[in-house]
Amino acid sequence: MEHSEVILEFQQVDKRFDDQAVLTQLSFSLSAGMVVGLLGQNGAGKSTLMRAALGILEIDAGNITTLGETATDLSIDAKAKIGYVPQQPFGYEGFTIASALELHSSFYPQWDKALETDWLARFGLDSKQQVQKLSVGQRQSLALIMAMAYRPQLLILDEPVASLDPIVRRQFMGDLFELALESGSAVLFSSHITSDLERVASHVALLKQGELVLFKEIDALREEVVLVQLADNQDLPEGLTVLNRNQQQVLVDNADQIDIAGVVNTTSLNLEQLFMELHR
Ligand SMILES: Nc1ncnc2c1ncn2[C@@H]1O[C@H](COP(=O)(O)OP(=O)(O)OP(=O)(O)O)[C@@H](O)[C@H]1O
Repeated sequence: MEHSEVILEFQQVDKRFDDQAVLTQLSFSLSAGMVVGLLGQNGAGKSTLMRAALGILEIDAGNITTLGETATDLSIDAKAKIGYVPQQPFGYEGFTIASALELHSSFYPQWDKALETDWLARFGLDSKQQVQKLSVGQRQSLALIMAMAYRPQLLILDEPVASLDPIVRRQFMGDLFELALESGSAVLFSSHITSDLERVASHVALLKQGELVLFKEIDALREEVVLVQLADNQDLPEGLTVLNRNQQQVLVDNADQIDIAGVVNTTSLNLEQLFMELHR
């Protein structure tokens, strides 16, 4: 996969709310074709990071470049190439699904009507239905269609699938990945469902109290991040990056860099186990 065109870049971003540091020296970037799953505890700063990328929120230090422009100063052109689903969508009360989509799509010249129809069917939405009568999951589905039927270059989804049932979720997540690859878009989504993230994301970004502790290709995770069990009085081999430590148990990064097999006892982890170990 080629990751050439940078679509979103954070450079040493700091954000505080009053006395609380919410993002600290945050740096990473997304290129076309990347689907980045953002993982972190409640309050870790995921929504803040996303809102900053959209320029909805001012940062205190550093730079955010979104589609080549400063995030807080996006042109109309750039905005039309971004899709965003906030954690709690949104309005359109008094509209039917069809009329809401008609109004919404009028803002986007690139709107793909066939894609809209296709996704309405997939989500099982009846376009004659009133928006205010939709369930939470159905609203979320509509918000997703509204954010992606114009094939945005950058798609930012804040827990987009939390209210979707497993069948719709599984299908949506797979399609999301495909659409991104096909359209040369980049996707940044947050989710607490690690199995989804493992299945569809190309990369994982792990946020802990506003700091990016890990940013990696999913495929590299298992080899590079492992749990080391040290024997009594045994030192940790040099060259490893310690992510968390509980007495003799050490969660380390860069395990592939040195030959630790036979030297220390290691366990490989899935994403959920890794998350638990990081926050122990
Ligand atoms: N407008 C605001 N004013 C003050 N503090 C805020 C504001 N928005 C967010 N915060 C604080 O910033 C921190 C990060 O919040 P954020 O919503 O980014 O977390 P999150 O990782 O998205 O959490 P969750 O998984 O619960 O959605 C929290 O401690 C929150 O209380």
